[in-house]
Amino acid sequence: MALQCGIVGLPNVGKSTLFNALSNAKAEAANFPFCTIEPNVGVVTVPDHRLKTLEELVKPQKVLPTVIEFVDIAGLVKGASKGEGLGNKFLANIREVDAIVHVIRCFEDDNVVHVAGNVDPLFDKEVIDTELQLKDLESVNKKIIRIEKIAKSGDGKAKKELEILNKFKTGLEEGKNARAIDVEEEELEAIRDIHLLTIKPVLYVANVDESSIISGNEYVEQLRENVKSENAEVITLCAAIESQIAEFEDPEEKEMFLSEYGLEESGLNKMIRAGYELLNLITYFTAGPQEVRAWTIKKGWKAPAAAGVIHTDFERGFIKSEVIKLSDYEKFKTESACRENGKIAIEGKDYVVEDGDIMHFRFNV
Ligand SMILES: Nc1ncnc2c1ncn2[C@@H]1O[C@H](COP(=O)(O)OP(=O)(O)OP(=O)(O)O)[C@@H](O)[C@H]1O
Repeated sequence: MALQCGIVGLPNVGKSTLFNALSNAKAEAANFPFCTIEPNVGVVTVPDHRLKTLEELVKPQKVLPTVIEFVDIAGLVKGASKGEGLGNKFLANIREVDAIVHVIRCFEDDNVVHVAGNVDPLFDKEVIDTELQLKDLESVNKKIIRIEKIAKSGDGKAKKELEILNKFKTGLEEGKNARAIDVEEEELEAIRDIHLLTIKPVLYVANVDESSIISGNEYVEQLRENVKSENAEVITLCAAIESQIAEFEDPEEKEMFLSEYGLEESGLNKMIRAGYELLNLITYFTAGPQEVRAWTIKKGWKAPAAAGVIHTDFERGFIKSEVIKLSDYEKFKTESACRENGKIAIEGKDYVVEDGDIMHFRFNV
């Protein structure tokens, strides 16, 4: 399941610096170093302190963290929705990703030219939003033309769909992103087939100068205020510092460097984790003497689907699963002690897997 976060932003805001930092980051658990699949696509491990806990308890031969992919999507200029510059390619790339990481320049540096002449995060955001909204409006209008014909013939379902489409049309025309338009969950069905760009979940990365990493600055505040209606998260980091942090191989040296900036963890780690959450993903673990491994599933998945991530046979022949909560594992230290203390639950096909569950599947094919 290669879910992807696309990194977007205006030219010169720090996208490449961030992407390069990701590709240079010495992975926490060296088994899965970042690898660049294509020049602009990279796989990165998701930092998870629970793996360390399990490793210490289980002492496996290897530890395998879970991964997500980041794509550096360059090429947005004003007019992209009309195909200017690399516009069409840019939009096609965004359509393919599952979530968007929108990097916004919140640092001042006279040596780095700003496309609009001065640092203005809301302007930056608006340029990108507008291009994406225009493209979405095009998609909505196309569908409206199609559905109008059916609605005119008296089709009730089409009439309802038309109403919903018009809600999106109005919202987009008002300069709202589709994700900020107030509709009921079931109404989203009407636009599912047109894959709107501005409905994808988004994470804003405020790229600040090194003195503002902890305290933030007025630009970050403006941004936070502005994205409230979208219910989106804003992460503050300094891409220039992140690229230095990423170079450290020795964890102690890295920690020292971080503490000089008053940081507990790198901004990249925060960004990777936020990206993971943005994709609505959770992790369950398998733990045995050979390996401790993190597996990625979507929130709300039931045990058979979760088992299917390991192998399709597990899903096909699913019988039941044994589930240990991590807190119990930490308390009782071993699987057998958990068993003796009645802390292994036997769950069937309807069990909804929770983040952090330690699972063991029984299957028969
Ligand atoms: N937080 C920061 N503080 C100071 N300088 C920064 C910061 N982040 C990035 N820079 C600098 O800004 C410049 C532009 O960064 P970068 O090339 O990563 O932008 P970009 O968004 O990838 O641009 P493009 O889309 O044009 O490739 C670089 O010189 C980089 O070192």
